[in-house]
Amino acid sequence: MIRIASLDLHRDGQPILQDVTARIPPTGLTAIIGPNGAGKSTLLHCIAGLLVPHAGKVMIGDDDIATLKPQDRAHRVALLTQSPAIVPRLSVRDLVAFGRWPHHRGRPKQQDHDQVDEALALFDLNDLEHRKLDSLSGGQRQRAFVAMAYAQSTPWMLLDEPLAALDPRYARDIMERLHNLSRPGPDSRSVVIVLHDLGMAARYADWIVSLKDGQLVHSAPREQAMTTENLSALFDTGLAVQTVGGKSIVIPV
Ligand SMILES: Nc1ncnc2c1ncn2[C@@H]1O[C@H](COP(=O)(O)OP(=O)(O)OP(=O)(O)O)[C@@H](O)[C@H]1O
Repeated sequence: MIRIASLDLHRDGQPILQDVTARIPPTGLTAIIGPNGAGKSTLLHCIAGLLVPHAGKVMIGDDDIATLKPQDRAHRVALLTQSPAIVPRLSVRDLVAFGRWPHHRGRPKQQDHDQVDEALALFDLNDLEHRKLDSLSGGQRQRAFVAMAYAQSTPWMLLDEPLAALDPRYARDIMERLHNLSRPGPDSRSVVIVLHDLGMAARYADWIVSLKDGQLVHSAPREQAMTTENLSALFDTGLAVQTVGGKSIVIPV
């Protein structure tokens, strides 16, 4: 379980997060949703321990993330940021292998190579593994970064807008895979995703954390948080949640 308690964070004198208290269950897929500028990425960085709030704390299990050493954090959470820096001449395989660094610190073992193979296969990157990052499309590169986060083998995967450059097939594909990974089981991962695509959130999220103007609106099961009334109020525009073929969809109205 992640417990976020009374987080306050300001920048240039402006409040960015205000008294945010929420929890994220360990099992399943959590979507962080809200309007542009609501503080979603900031919250994700606080959860990962990369931004230190001015007040409040984030507990991962029994540990305050702020008290963990960087190498211990790297075994607990993998964070994929919105615009990760790229080294253009790096191959896809080498990028994914970076995810293993906290485990081998420069001396990869067979187990590390196996994990890279698994990540490449899981995110459909086998055909691209020797391609350089600067030769890939935005969507292909994005999949490689998600695979890198996966290869880090942490119990928590935190992903900021991983669908941004993906076409509908790959967006759905990645969400299916992340959703499957987050099902209970021996290799289960807890997945937390900042998502703008409300249709994907409605379809795949189990839990919703919603923010508006730096404040928490909901930290609740998807069915409770993603209603027509709640989403329309959150985004200040008409949005309807409907059921088609047994699945939830969100449409502008
Ligand atoms: N480095 C920074 N310096 C000053 N203000 C910042 C900085 N980074 C973010 N902000 C501000 O903090 C607020 C929250 O930004 P954040 O990126 O967390 O929002 P978000 O909900 O993820 O937005 P989006 O949906 O547009 O990605 C915004 O008003 C933004 O302008």
